[in-house]
Amino acid sequence: MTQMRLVVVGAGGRMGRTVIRAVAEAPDLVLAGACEPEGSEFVGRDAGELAGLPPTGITVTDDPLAAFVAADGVIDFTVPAASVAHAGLAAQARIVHVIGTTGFSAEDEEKIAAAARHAVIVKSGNMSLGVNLLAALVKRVARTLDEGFDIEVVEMHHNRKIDAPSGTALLLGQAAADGRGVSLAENGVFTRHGFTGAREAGQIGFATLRGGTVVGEHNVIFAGPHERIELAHKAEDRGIFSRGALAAARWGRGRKPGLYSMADVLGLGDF
Ligand SMILES: NC(=O)C1=CN([C@@H]2O[C@H](COP(=O)(O)OP(=O)(O)OC[C@H]3O[C@@H](n4cnc5c(N)ncnc54)[C@H](OP(=O)(O)O)[C@@H]3O)[C@@H](O)[C@H]2O)C=CC1
Ligand SMILES: O=C(O)C1=N[C@H](C(=O)O)C[C@H](O)C1
Repeated sequence: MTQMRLVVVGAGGRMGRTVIRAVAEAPDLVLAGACEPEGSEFVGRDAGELAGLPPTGITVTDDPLAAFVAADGVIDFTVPAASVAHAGLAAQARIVHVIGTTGFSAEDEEKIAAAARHAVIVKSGNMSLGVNLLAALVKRVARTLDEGFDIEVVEMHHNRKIDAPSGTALLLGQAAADGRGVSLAENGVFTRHGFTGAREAGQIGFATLRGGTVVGEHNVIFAGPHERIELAHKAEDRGIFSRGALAAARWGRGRKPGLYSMADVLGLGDF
């Protein structure tokens, strides 16, 4: 098969630069475009140089559609409004859209699902193998234990992160809710402050920590009578996310339109 041509949007971001380096290392992939928003200081710069590599000949542009029509896929770690707009453009260009962005509203999710009627979209709050395996384990444990075990999801990230709780925490909370056969919207508790009263059975709690340069740490705690089970993942390098995103792009090539997850890519559906 010919090399897969990929566009990286958010090319100047922490993840954008990591993805550009990962594409440069993959013989079956080629960087076909790089985008940043209008007015960004990175527009007009060489994408390779942005990522600390030799020049690639790909100049960062603020015209995503022009980049998408000349590509097979787009890797998107940006912000929710941008990813929603990119989903429409990727559907127009009929290319695979891999979305790693987090912090979407329910309305954003609906727009992405609508775009997926015409395009292959792979979307996940965490692209790493480890976290998706963890989610499968959390679902299994939640299915096994009853409400006598309180579920709490604790996450810590670097001090530049702008959304909370993390997409991964939500993914893990959803896995716990699915395992228990309940709705996360109805049972999730996202803030506690002041005189809260005792914890209600069945709640799925979230706690958010921010500081320093932490790449991403997640703990799912099942706290029961006189015993506690803790399942954890610690990300040590953003390369785990870019590797997953590239695997998703390869997997999506030639597939029928739809909204897919990393569990689909990794074959974890029946785990
Ligand atoms: N699913 C996963 O596995 C992972 C998800 N993430 C998520 O990815 C997202 C990005 O994270 P991170 O790289 O750390 O954040 P950064 O802030 O470092 O990067 C975001 C980039 O997106 C750019 N951007 C904003 N709007 C547009 C647009 N319209 N078109 C093109 N680019 C745009 C920003 O440009 P500017 O600064 O000029 O506005 C910036 O360069 C977050 O939502 C994060 O939670 C992160 C890691 C892993
Ligand atoms: O913003 C980040 O950095 C990360 N975001 C994702 C999330 O919200 O879970 C994934 C990873 O933990 C890093």
